[in-house]
Amino acid sequence: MQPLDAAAKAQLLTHLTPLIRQAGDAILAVYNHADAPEVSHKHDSSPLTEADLAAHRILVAGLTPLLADVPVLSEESKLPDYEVRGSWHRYWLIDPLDGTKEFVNRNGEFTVNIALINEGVPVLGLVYVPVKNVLYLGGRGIGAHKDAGNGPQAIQCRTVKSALAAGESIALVASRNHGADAVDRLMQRLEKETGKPVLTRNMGSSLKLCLVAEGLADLYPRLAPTSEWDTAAAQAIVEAAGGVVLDDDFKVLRYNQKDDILNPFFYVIGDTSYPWQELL
Ligand SMILES: Nc1ncnc2c1ncn2[C@@H]1O[C@H](COP(=O)(O)O)[C@@H](OP(=O)(O)O)[C@H]1O
Ligand SMILES: [Mg+2]
Repeated sequence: MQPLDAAAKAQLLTHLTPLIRQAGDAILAVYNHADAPEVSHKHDSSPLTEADLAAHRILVAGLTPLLADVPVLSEESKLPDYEVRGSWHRYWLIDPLDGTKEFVNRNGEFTVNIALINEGVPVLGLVYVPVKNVLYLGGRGIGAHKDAGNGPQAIQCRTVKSALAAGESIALVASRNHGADAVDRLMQRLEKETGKPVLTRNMGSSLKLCLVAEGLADLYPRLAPTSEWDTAAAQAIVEAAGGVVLDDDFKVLRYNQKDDILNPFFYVIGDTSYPWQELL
């Protein structure tokens, strides 16, 4: 297999950046069409639109020739049996439209996610927000960056100490759709333990992890189900920005380790020196 050093990742990014924007444009074409898109529902009752499928086709066509013998696993493709994919050392893991509910609700908080997984670890990730033309990217050895239209700027997680010193509250990110009660309870516990107000920010899709990566939030507790394609790209960005994504046993979240595609509940942590584990 080809090495995945910083130079190889930089070379991949020259292809991935235009590709993810192209998928985003295809989504926007549906989003901005005068007629509302037709919404069907998958077996897990999550919504599916023609935008998901258009982005899926563009990404699969663009990624397949990029690295020889590296398969593409998409939310919108048939999930291969674990007997097959369990032997993959390296693969692309994509969510062509993460936050379909946000897309249907027209709040703009949906993303296109591309991750490269190597031996179960997300080593490169891109998260693109089509409505805002914002691209987050990151990976081991290349750092984490946000391009809001003026070129990539380095981003990093903040420390709790620096937030409090700046007079800001600890900020917790919550899904608009899932796990609200558990997050409320955790927030109350944090306020009691720290004696300080805790702020909650709502956000759709993998943008929740990106908020931690860019130092606008400190903790994203995901106490509700997700699939591996929902988190892989943004996890690579969070880790490159100095944070971690831990499962409910406080072990680093890994990919392709078991025959179902669901993640355990997890915590996205920006400041790894803060004693979160005593509070969670
Ligand atoms: N019961 C369930 N099982 C697996 N994943 C679920 C789920 N309920 C929600 N999700 C995932 O959570 C994502 C949305 O999270 P949130 O509501 O926090 O933005 C969805 O992404 P998609 O929109 O890509 O399907 C979906 O994959
Ligand atoms: Mg998703």
